[in-house]
Amino acid sequence: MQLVTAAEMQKIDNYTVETIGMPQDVLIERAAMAVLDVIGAGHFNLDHILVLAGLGNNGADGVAIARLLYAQGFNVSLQFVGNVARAKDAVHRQLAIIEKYGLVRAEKSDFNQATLIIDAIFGTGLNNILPEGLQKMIKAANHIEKTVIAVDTPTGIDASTGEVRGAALKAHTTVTFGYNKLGLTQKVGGHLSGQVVVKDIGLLTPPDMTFSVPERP
Ligand SMILES: NC(=O)C1=CN([C@@H]2O[C@H](COP(=O)(O)OP(=O)(O)OC[C@H]3O[C@@H](n4cnc5c(N)ncnc54)[C@H](O)[C@@H]3O)[C@@H](O)[C@H]2O)[C@H](O)CC1
Ligand SMILES: [K+]
Repeated sequence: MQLVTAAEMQKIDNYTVETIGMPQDVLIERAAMAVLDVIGAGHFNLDHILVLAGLGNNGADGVAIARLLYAQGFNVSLQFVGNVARAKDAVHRQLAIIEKYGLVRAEKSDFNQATLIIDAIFGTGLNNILPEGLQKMIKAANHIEKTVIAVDTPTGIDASTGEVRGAALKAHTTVTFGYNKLGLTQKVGGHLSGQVVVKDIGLLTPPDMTFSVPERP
């Protein structure tokens, strides 16, 4: 299986969007649908699903996941981490859509009430130590041992190295897109990611792409 670093994944993402012309929102929708497939195929308690969303494209995936669940009639809460005013355009586009669906963002959520948490806070864009407030929140969430499905990577795990950036949200399952990430196979990331499921979302790899880690059988 081919493993990729965060930078390699970003190169593939950019190639698919900018050279091939696949709209970013199509990739986000497919990423969200892939996560719903995994939720549906597992034995998760779906009584109250809490989606935690960040301000980048990982968060945009999270908003789309919340919408798809809500449209299917699930009891879903969507909680943002960070100031939504500073979110990327893809998040704002998703927020405009959910408004029309009637899905209202939660201002504050009780983690204890959740039967399943979807972690869409940070993905491959993580590039620094997590803010202190988020580290505290993650440590508290780990403490109550809720079942977590991580979107692309568990928040706080460096997708390239598997190291923890201050704190990391322990996942039962990680649904990762296109290729498995090196950081989900080694160091803390190797066990904190839980079961890793790689899903095709229609990404195309540049023909001249070289990978830093050779493909493993
Ligand atoms: N790879 C793909 O083909 C696809 C990826 N998708 C999803 O998008 C994320 C990656 O999105 P990106 O916007 O690049 O990054 P993040 O959402 O992980 O992070 C957002 C943003 O936050 C800033 N940031 C990074 N680290 C920190 C920090 N420690 N503290 C504060 N702020 C931080 C930085 O500016 C980041 O850009 C990928 O994982 C997938 O889930 C697409 O949806 C589908 C295609
Ligand atoms: K995540």
